[in-house]
Formats: sequence, C-alpha cells, structure tokens
Amino acid sequence: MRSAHTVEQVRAAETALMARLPEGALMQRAAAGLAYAVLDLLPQAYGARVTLLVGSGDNGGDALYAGALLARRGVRVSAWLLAAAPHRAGLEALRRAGGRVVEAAPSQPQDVVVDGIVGIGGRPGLRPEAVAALEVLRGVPVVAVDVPSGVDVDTGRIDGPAVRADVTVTFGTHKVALLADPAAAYAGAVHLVDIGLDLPEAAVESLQAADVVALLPRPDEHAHKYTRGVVGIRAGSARYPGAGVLCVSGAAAGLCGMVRYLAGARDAVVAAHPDVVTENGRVQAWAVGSGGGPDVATMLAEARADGVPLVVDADALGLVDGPLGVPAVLTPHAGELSRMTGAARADIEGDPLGHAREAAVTYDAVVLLKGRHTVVARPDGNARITTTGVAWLATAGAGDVLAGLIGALLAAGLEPYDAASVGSWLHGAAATYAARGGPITAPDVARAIPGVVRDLL
Ligand SMILES: NC(=O)C1=CN([C@@H]2O[C@H](COP(=O)(O)OP(=O)(O)OC[C@H]3O[C@@H](n4cnc5c(N)ncnc54)[C@H](OP(=O)(O)O)[C@@H]3O)[C@@H](O)[C@H]2O)[C@@H](O)CC1
Ligand SMILES: [K+]
Repeated sequence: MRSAHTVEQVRAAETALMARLPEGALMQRAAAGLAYAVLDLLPQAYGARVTLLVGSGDNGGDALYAGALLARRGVRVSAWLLAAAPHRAGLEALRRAGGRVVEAAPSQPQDVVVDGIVGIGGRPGLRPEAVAALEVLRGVPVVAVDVPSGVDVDTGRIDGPAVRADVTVTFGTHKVALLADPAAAYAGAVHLVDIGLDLPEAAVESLQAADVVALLPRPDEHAHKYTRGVVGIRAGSARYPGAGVLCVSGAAAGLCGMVRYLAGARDAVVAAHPDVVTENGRVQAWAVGSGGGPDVATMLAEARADGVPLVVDADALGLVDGPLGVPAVLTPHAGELSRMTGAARADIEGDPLGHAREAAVTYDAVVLLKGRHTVVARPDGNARITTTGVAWLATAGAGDVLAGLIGALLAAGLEPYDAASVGSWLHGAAATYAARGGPITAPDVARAIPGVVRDLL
C-alpha cells in the first residue's frame, strides 16, 4: 500500500522521532536521499551543473545539505536564494563543500534544478521571485524536494502557480498532493525516502499490486458458480445494445461465477457472451448502467428492491438524489457528479478528492470519481486513489466495462470500497496491458482483464 499522510500527521511523527535522535539527523537522512536521486539524473557527477532554488524553511535546508553532498562529488552547485534568511547551517555546509551562492540564474546551462522553495510548511501558490526564477530555468529537469512547491499539500489542489517537477523526492511518507490530482500531475515520478517516521494509519492510500493480490477473490477447491457469486447486469437496450455488451464484458472477465443479464439488449449480449444467463433469478450484486433509455428508472428501482449491493453508473446516476438504502458504489465522472450535486465541473476537477469525499457522505455510498487518478471515497473520509492506467483509456465504453467489473467483484463478496478500488486498479492495469503504448478500445480493456489477473496471481 502506498500511504499518504497529512501535514499534521507528518509533523507529529517528526516531533516524536526528533526527540530521540541527535539534532539534524532527520534532515541529513532526507538530504542524502535527495542527493542520490539527483545523481541518478546526471550522466556523471563530476562537472555537472545543479541549481538549488532555496526558500526560507527546512525544505530549503534539505536542498542545501543535498547540494553540499553533490558538491563533494564534483557537481558544480549554485544556490539561488529566494528568501532573505535561508537555513543557516545548510548554507554553511554548502559553502564549505565548495558550492556557491548566486542571485540570478547561472550563465551556464544547468543539468538539474532542485526545488527547495517550500515543502509541507508552504502556503499554496508561489511568490513572484520564485515564478521568475522558474521561468528563467524553464526546460531544465526539476527535482522537487518533498512536494512540488506551490501545491496545496493536504488536498492536491492547485490554487496559483506551482512547480512542475520531473521527479519528487518525498520524505517519510507520501503527501496527499502526491497522489491526488491535479497536484499529483505536477509531481512527476515520486521517490520515497524512508527517514524512519512512525506514522498512524493513513486516510488516503493507493493500492499496489500486492494489495490487489491480497484482496482478489479466487475460487477454492470446493467452489461452484453460485458460491463464487452471481452478478446481475441491467444496462443497454434495443436502441443502445453496445452499453449492455460492454458492461457484461467487464462482469464476465472471470472474477465471479456467473453473469445474469436482464435488460433490453439480450440478443446482442448473448451473441457476444454465450456464457451469460438471461433468466431472472438470485444475484449477489447488481450493476445498473448506461444505455437503458427510458427504462433506466425501472432498472434502478428493481435492482434496489433486491437489497443486494449495487453499482450505479452513467444514466442511472441522474436518478440518485440521496442514500439508496443498500450498499452502493456510484461511478460518476466529473460531469456526471456535477449534474448530481450541482457543483461546477471545473471545481470538481480542481479538487476531485474533496468532492468525492463529500459525495460519499451525501449519498452514504462509496463514490468512485473517474479521472486521470480515479478517487474512490468512503463516507468515513477514507479514500483510495488509483494510479494505474494510461491516457488511451479515455475511450467510449470503458466506463461500462468498469461498472460490470466492479459488479462482479461485489458479487464475489468484496466490500464496496474494496470492490471499487480493486476494480479501478485492474481496469487501469488492463488498459495499460492492452495499450502497450498505443490506442485501445473498450473491448480490448475487458479482454485484457484475465491476463492481468493471471500475471498478478
Ligand atoms: N517533517 C519531517 O519529518 C521532515 C521535514 N523535512 C523538511 O522540512 C520541510 C518543512 O519545513 P518547514 O516546516 O520549515 O517549512 P517549509 O515548507 O520549508 O517552508 C515554510 C516557510 O516558507 C515560507 N512560505 C510559506 N509559503 C510560501 C510560499 N508559497 N512561497 C514562498 N515561501 C513560503 C514561510 O516563511 P515566510 O517567508 O512566510 O516567513 C514558511 O515559514 C519538509 O517539507 C521537508 O522538506 C526534512 O528535512 C526532514 C524530515
Ligand atoms: K519543494
């Protein structure tokens, strides 16, 4: 699991650890990890040129100490001080190691810029002198210290200018802004340096392959199709058969025992999936999705009446105006959530984590808000952020596949929070697997799911 802690949690853990360690030890650990990450980007240390952008706090201190380590390896390090009183001991260490202080951009081309402007103590946005310095150094690879300066660390919002990093070297734990968009898109590749913090459980996390393996339902030797779970699909219609076929393709990827299809695209569904049953009968979960046309209200009402867990997607989301009274996963994209809650789409895109959490409370359901980094939020405030996937996944019908897949995981017995986050992870991984760097369609994503599961297991 990749965990993201709040600034307050990091501060508390830092205080506790610092009380047991010699002064400056934590910063030395951080600086060493940072220096190694910078060295990784340099073809060779000797003669390379690195500029440090240094603010007034300990974030700048990390940059200065890392700069001292780099200077000892032969790197020509320039510290561009953006605050009147930078970290004193760090500055002294840099000077002793042969680094120099500059008041403008160095005239020679630089190999790396280290963003030590602000870290977890910063307010969102950048001051004009930082903006100007970044402008002069535009095009040089940026390594951000702890977080890209300017982002809102605890929410992932961007409320002004912010650093766009190629690599972020973060200390002790991930920060929320390193997982949650839009800020996460400013972080580049994130490298975590363990500095020994003892942290509480995190409210925001990101599943990794091993977590998905641990959560995946799999048949035991006595399994039969009913014990593995039956998922019912209500999506598609005579007019929109494709939505039904795609939703079933996600449900029939092998993660539950059987798929029942009860909507208006029966012939198309059976032609594409001869394994699907079209008689009414018991199911352990429903997915009510897109393409239902005028029948969507009946489809949702009938599924709800069964009292089993429910995935609500696409058109059916427009009918949700409060808690559904059954365990549910709602799967809107920003436009659909905007229509549900009345919040502006741009506001949702600017703070997907906050809006998903709020909607989870409003609807007393797990809310899966689709995006580059999909957010899965629970009413208690916990959230999982999906980091698998590729931009090619933004294709028609991909959401139908996801709704069916989550339905199958619910039918197999996963809790809604796990079903949604595991489904989202698999969906993203299947897209990456199918795409191999090129374009994909929704059926490609569904077809790739069993292969992803096989490789995981
Ligand atoms: N926690 C840990 O475990 C460890 C933490 N470590 C490191 O410490 C970092 C946190 O250091 P920190 O607390 O000194 O705060 P930090 O972010 O450097 O700067 C805050 C100062 O900047 C200013 N300022 C504010 N907003 C601004 C803006 N938008 N633009 C410009 N300036 C702005 C404001 O001062 P002002 O100028 O307003 O007087 C404020 O006082 C952390 O991220 C990590 O790198 C590691 O060394 C080891 C372990
Ligand atoms: K920074």
